[in-house]
Amino acid sequence: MTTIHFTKGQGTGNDFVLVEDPDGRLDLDQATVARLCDRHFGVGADGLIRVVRTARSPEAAGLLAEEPDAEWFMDYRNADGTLAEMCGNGSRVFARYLTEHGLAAAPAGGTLPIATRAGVKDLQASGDGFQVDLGRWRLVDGDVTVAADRGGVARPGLGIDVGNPHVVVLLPDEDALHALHLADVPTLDPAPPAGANVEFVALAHPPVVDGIGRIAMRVHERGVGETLSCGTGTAAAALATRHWMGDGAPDMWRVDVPGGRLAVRMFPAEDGEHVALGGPAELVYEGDIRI
Ligand SMILES: N[C@@H](CCC[C@H](N)C(=O)O)C(=O)O
Repeated sequence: MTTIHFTKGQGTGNDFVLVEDPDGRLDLDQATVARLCDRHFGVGADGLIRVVRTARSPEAAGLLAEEPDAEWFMDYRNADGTLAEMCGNGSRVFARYLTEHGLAAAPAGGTLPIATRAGVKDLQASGDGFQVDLGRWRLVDGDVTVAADRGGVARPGLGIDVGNPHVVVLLPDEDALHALHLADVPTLDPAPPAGANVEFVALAHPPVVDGIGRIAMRVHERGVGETLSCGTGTAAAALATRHWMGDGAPDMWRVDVPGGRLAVRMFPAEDGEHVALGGPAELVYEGDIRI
C-alpha cells in the first residue's frame, strides 16, 4: 500500500482528483486511477489530473520545442482510468492548482501555457476563474446517429473535435432535455473509433440576447457517464448550434449545464478560428488516501 496526497477540485461541478507528481515518479495505472475516482471506494471524481513537469513526462516533453514556457503537463485520465486528450474544466482547475500552490505565477493580464495531450493551451485569469483557448476546432466528416434514453428516438448527431471527440445532438426544447434518461451510454452509429463525449442541447428562449447565443446542455462523458458539466463539451455544443443556426449566428455563447454556467467564444487567430471557454475553478479540499 502507498499513501497518495491529493487535492480535490471542481469547475461547474465537473470534479477532479489532482495528484502532484512534479518529477514523474508515480506509476498510476488504469485500475489505480479508477479506484481513486470511485465515489464509494476512493475519493470520487469525474477524472484524475496528474500534475507533472512537462520535461519529466516522456509523452509531453516534445511539446517544449513548440512552447518552452509550458512547464507543466496536465496528465488527464477519465474516471474509468482511460486517457483523454483534453479537459476544458480540468484545465481551469489545473491553472488554479498551479497558481495556488506557487508552481506558476498567476497570469494577471498574461497567459499561462499548459501542456496537454491535445497540445499547448493558453489560460488567462478571468472573473472568478480562468479562460482557456482550446485552439482550432473541426467538424468531423460523416453522419452519426445517436440513440439514448432507453428506447427513445434515435437522433442525428454532429461530430466536433475540439482536441477531444464530441457528438452533439439537438433536442426540440428544454423539457425534452430535462426528461432525458442518461444513465446508459448512448449508442453511436457508426461508432467513432476512439469513442466520443455526447452532448444534448436545447435552445433557451429567446435563443439570442444582446448578440449572445444561449443554450442548455447535458452530457454523457466518454469514460465517465453523465456529469454535471463538460467544458470541451460546451464548446462543441456552442459550435454545433452556431453551425445549425447558419449565417448571422453569434460567436459568443452562454451555456447552462446542470453544474452552472460557462462562456464560449469563437474568434479568428493566425492559424484559423479558435474556440475559448471561460468559467470558475475551485480547489475544495485535500487529503491523503492509502491505495
Ligand atoms: N470533462 C472534461 C472532458 C474530460 C475528457 C472526456 N471525458 C474525454 O474522454 O474526452 C471537460 O471539461 O472538457
